[in-house]
Amino acid sequence: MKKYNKIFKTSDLKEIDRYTVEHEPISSSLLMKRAAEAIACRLLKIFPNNSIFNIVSGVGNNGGDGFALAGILLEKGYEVVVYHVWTGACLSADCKKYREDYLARSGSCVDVREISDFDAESVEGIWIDALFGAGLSRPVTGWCAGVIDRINRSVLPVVAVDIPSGLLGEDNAKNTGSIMEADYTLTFQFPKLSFMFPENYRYVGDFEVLDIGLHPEILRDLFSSYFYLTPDVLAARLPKVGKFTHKGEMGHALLIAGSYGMMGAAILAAEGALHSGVGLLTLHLPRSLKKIVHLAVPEVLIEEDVNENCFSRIFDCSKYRVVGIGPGIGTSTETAFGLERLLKDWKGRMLLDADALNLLAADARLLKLLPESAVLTPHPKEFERLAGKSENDFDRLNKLSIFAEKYNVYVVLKGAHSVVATPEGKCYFNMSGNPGMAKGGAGDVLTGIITGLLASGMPVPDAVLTGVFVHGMAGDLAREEMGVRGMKSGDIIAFLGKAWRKLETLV
Ligand SMILES: NC(=O)C1=CN([C@@H]2O[C@H](COP(=O)(O)OP(=O)(O)OC[C@H]3O[C@@H](n4cnc5c(N)ncnc54)[C@H](OP(=O)(O)O)[C@@H]3O)[C@@H](O)[C@H]2O)[C@@H](O)CC1
Ligand SMILES: Nc1ncnc2c1ncn2[C@@H]1O[C@H](COP(=O)(O)OP(=O)(O)O)[C@@H](O)[C@H]1O
Ligand SMILES: [K+]
Repeated sequence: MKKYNKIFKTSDLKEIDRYTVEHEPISSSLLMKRAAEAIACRLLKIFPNNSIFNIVSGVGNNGGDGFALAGILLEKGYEVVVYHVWTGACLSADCKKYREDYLARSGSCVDVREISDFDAESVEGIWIDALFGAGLSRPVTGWCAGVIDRINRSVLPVVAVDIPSGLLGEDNAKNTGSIMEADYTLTFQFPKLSFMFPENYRYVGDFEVLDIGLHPEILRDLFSSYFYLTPDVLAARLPKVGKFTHKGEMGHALLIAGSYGMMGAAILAAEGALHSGVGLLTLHLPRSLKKIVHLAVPEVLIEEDVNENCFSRIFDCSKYRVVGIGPGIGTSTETAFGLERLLKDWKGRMLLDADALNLLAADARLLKLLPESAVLTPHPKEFERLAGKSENDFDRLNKLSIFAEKYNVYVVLKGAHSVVATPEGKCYFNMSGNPGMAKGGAGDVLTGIITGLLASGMPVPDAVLTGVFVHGMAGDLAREEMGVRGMKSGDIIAFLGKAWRKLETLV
C-alpha cells in the first residue's frame, strides 16, 4: 500500500541529503546539478518568453543551486547575471565548485559584499532567489536584509529556489527579519510546513514540489507527523466496487441538515453524498420544508422532524451506517436539545459540521459525548469557537492537533490547504482546491462527500482524506471550465463525477 507523503523539517534535509549521497550513491555536486536541472526545466515552462535571469546566490548550498542553475541557463543561451551575496566568508564546497565552473565559462557575476554593491533598480527579466535555503538558522538582518528588501521593492517576478530566503521552514510567526516575497517557489522533494499557512502566502506565492530523487528509503524511514495529500496515494486506497454490489453494501447514510431559510445547505450536502457512492441517503428535515428538497433531489429518502422549521429530535438511528449533522440546522434551543439527545444515543460513525459545531462550542459538555473517531469539519472561525483564539497559523495547527488527540476525533480545518488532524497526532495537508471554492455552500458539499464515503464503509481516515482531496479536485475541474469568479459551490457537485473518474483512472 502506498504511504502518504511526508513533510519533513528543513533541519532533516541534511540527513536526507547525506543518506542519498551515501546510498544512491551519488556525489553531492551531482545531486545539486540534478536539483538545478529540475528548477531550470520548470522555470523555462513558467516563463517561456523570458530571456534574462538575475540570480541572487548566497554562500551555502542554496547559493550553489543558484550557480548550478546559472551554468545551465548560460549553456542554453540565456542572459544570466549572478549577484553573489557574501553572507559569510566561507563557501560550501559545492557552491564553490559551481561558482568556479560558471566563472570559467565567463558567466557574469557581481560580488556583493555590502549593500552598496547591489543595484536592483536597472535590472530587467526575472529574479531567482537562491540566497538562503533550508540552512537558514536565524532571521535575516543587517545588510543582507537590505538585499532582500530591495528585491521586494522591485516590480520583476521573483522565483524562490527551495524556500523564499529568510522564511523559516516551520514556525515563522515570530520572525522579525527580512523575508523574500516570491511569486513562485520551486521547492525540492516536499513542501515545507510553513508553506501551508495563509500568513506566509505573501512570501511563498504559488509553490510547486520538484522531485529530485532523494533516496526513497530515508523518505520512508525518517519520522514526521506531517503529511501532504497526492492523488496517486489516495487512488491506491479506493475500495473496489464489485460487480454484484447492491445498495445495502454501499451504505445507508442519514444527513440532518437545513432549517427554515437554509434549505440550500441540505440540498448541497445531499448532492455531495449522492455523488460520492452512498447506497441510500435519508435526509432528516423540518416538517414544513420537505417538499422543496424532494423536488430538488428526488434520489433521497425523507424523514420528517416533529418540528415544522428546524431539527429537534431523532428517534432511531439504528439502520444507518453514519450520521452527518450540521449544514444549515441553525442553533435554536430545540436543535441544541436534539443534538444532545443524538450524541447520548448514537455511538457509531458521525460527522459534525457548521451549526452542529457551533452548538458543541456553546456547550462544552457535548464535546465529551462525541463518539470515538467522529469527524469534525470546522472552518477557522468555527474552530476558534471550539478551541479558543490562536496567536498565529502555527499555533492554530498545534491547537488542532491537541484537540483531535484530546477528544479522539478527526478534525478537518478547512481552508486553502485544509488540514486533517487525527487522534494519533498526525496532520495531513490537502493540495487540491482553489479560491473559486471560497463561496457559501462549498463546505456543505464537503460534508456530504465525507458522509457518503463514511457510509460506504471506508476506514474513517481514508474516507476523510479522500473526501477532502476529491472535493478540491472537483473544484479544480470546475475552475478549468468557468474560472475562479464564474464557478459556484453547485459546480463542485457538477464536477464531482469527473473528479472521481480522474482519481479512479490512477488506480
Ligand atoms: N538537501 C538536499 O538534499 C539538497 C539541498 N539542496 C540545497 O541546499 C540547501 C541547503 O543548503 P545549506 O544547508 O548549505 O543552507 P543555505 O540555506 O544555503 O545556507 C546556509 C548558510 O547561510 C548562513 N546563514 C543561515 N542563516 C543566516 C542568516 N540569517 N544570516 C546570514 N547567514 C545565515 C549559514 O551560516 P551559519 O548558520 O552556519 O552561520 C550558512 O553559511 C537547500 O535549501 C537546497 O537549496 C540542493 O542543492 C539539492 C539537494
Ligand atoms: N482559497 C481556497 N482554496 C482552496 N479551497 C478553498 C479555498 N477557500 C475555501 N475553500 C474550501 O471551500 C470550503 C469552504 O467551506 P466553508 O467555509 O465551510 O463554507 P460554507 O460554510 O459556506 O459551506 C472548504 O472545504 C475549503 O477548504
Ligand atoms: K531561496
